[in-house]
Amino acid sequence: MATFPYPLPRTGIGVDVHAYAPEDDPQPLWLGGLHWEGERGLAGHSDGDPVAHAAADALFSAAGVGDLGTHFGTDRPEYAGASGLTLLAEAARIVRDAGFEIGNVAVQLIGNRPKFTPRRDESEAALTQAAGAPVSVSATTSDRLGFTGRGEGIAAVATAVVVSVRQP
Ligand SMILES: Nc1ccn([C@@H]2O[C@H](COP(=O)(O)O)[C@@H](O)[C@H]2O)c(=O)n1
Ligand SMILES: C[C@@]1(CO)OP(=O)(O)OP(=O)(O)OC[C@H]1O
Repeated sequence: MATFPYPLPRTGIGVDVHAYAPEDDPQPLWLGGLHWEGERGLAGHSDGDPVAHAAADALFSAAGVGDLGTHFGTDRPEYAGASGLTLLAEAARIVRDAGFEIGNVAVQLIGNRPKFTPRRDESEAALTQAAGAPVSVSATTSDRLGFTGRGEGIAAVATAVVVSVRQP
């Protein structure tokens, strides 16, 4: 592999999907680090926030330090009900401890509801504070196709850029 006298950026990818919680076990909806009053919640071991989880996974991927399951497995009782913002902040800490600085994280959620755009700024501010680096969030439907289109759950995909801050 070629070596360079300066660090090159590394990209990462993360995808997360959560199904809606069953009607006989309703949950609050946490999405993009925000609570969405009156919206049907998602099932999960943690708070089930696919936007925050995809962002965290993209950071792990960019740094090459495993993935969400490596660091926050469902066998870890301390992460039961954990906030996506807490997991994202912890992921950013792990990536920095591994010798990287974070350029940015971009996330897109895929789902019919909630209408995300009116709270985009609020969500981006919460996620950016958690990561200590810029996090942007966009949203799309899947044009009524697939599991998101049928309203069975919400998906998110994220990319991240990190740069090594260790001497080569
Ligand atoms: N949950 C969502 C989904 C979409 N949006 C916004 O609507 C625009 C159009 O979405 P299409 O899937 O019909 O292309 C999209 O670009 C978002 O701005 C949203 O806010 N929340
Ligand atoms: C976050 C963890 C751990 O609480 O649980 P879930 O909320 O189920 O989320 P998922 O995206 O399936 O990732 C696995 C786990 O690491």
